[in-house]
Amino acid sequence: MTLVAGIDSSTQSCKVVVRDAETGALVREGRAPHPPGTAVHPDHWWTALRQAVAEAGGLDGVAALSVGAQQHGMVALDEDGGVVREALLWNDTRSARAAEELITELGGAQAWADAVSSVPVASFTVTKLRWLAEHEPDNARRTAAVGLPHDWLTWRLAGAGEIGSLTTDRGDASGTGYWSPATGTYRTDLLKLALGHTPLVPRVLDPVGQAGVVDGSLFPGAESVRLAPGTGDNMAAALGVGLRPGDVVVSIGTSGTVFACSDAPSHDASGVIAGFADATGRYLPLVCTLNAARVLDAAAAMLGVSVGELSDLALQSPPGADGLVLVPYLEGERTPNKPDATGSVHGLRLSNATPAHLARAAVEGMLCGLADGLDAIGLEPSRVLLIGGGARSEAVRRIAPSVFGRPVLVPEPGEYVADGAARQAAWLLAGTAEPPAWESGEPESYQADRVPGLRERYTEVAAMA
Ligand SMILES: Nc1ncnc2c1ncn2[C@@H]1O[C@H](COP(=O)(O)OP(=O)(O)O)[C@@H](O)[C@H]1O
Ligand SMILES: O=C(CO)[C@@H](O)[C@H](O)COP(=O)(O)O
Repeated sequence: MTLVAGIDSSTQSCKVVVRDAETGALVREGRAPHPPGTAVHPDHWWTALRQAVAEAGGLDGVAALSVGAQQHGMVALDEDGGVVREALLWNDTRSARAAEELITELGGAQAWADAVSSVPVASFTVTKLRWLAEHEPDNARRTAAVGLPHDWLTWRLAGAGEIGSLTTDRGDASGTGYWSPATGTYRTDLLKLALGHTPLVPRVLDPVGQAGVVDGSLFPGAESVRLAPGTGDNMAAALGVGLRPGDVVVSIGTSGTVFACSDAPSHDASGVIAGFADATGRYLPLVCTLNAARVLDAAAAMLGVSVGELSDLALQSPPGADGLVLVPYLEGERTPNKPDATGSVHGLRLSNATPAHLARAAVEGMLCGLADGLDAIGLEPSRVLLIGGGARSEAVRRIAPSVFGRPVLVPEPGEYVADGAARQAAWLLAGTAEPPAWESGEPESYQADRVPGLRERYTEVAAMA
């Protein structure tokens, strides 16, 4: 049996799956946590990756490997390949002002949407580079190369050679703010506009290009493991879940994302839709919120219960939580672009001041933000697929259709980012025009009546944040 490994180095943890390259059957898996915070030294990802691979029984028998990882994080390297400072992650909002400056300097939001298919907010790498130039000029000057989490991990796996050997893929490159999905080229003028000079950037591989070979000294027993290009975690999830035209995926991880596939690049000057590329040569219009699964974690912590108990509580409350509304902007927000906003609870009365109502309001508030994303994507979807850690919550699965106003399909709980990376690795081995078709189980269908007035109440209250 030929094996492939897929890695998901996401915000909260690193997950590894080892699968049969031909059928996609799961053979073994592992995981390891990442430290909290919105600025993390990349060495922590490397440590977690090695731990997770060890927990998955190493790379024995693995013929190809691919890394999917959280998008956008700024990994600044000096000319010897040393890490210049902690990476600023996608959910670090310190570069919000830098984003505004850059938009003005290029001539407005439409100019960015035309240039790179997205209007930058604090999440985008380009804004983090501007922040670096303004706040840490010495570090900015030392920055000889800039990459993303998956680029850096892939480079480390290949033995961390010269910085000139860094590679990336079109999916992750499209989240930088200095690579155009429409032309497939870097906009070095925008890099220079942000940082003041033009650092080296990773070579963008084709969807089935090879990034190198895993350094044999890293994992005893692993021989000639080919490295696929890797990609951003959302692009990997699209591959993992088998995204089809007409599908919309709602992913509830640390971030909440709503995305679809498209044959043409998008150029949304409102900034709501990020016009990403995908990992197959197509496009992946995507809406992202900063507040998703961790809203559930926070609500559970406030109520002194586990996330499982939070789910039970939420399902005890009537739909709409008798008018209690929780706006979940716990980390500021990206969509809508309110980096300094905070969360809030509205409509509190004696009659709804119960743990069950608060639990329901947390689930509904988080889902309302994603429902806005679904509307913005502007498709009449044939299927809405719910994935990510938050989709393991029964309350989320049962309440989502009542907020979205449409049925929701929940694939078997799994690590779809790591699975998508594994599928990309299998694609590299197969060398076919399309990724290999892997068997997948039937998703479970959830239906519920739309809750009257819920979205309207949420919209009114969220506008005040
Ligand atoms: N049964 C569950 N109910 C609610 N939340 C859950 C459940 N299982 C996992 N989660 C949440 O999912 C999140 C992790 O999801 P994941 O998709 O792995 O995130 P990321 O990829 O961003 O690291 C955590 O915040 C965790 O609390
Ligand atoms: O910023 C985005 C997408 O634009 C996020 O989706 C990150 O890619 C982080 O993903 P998770 O860790 O939440 O999966």
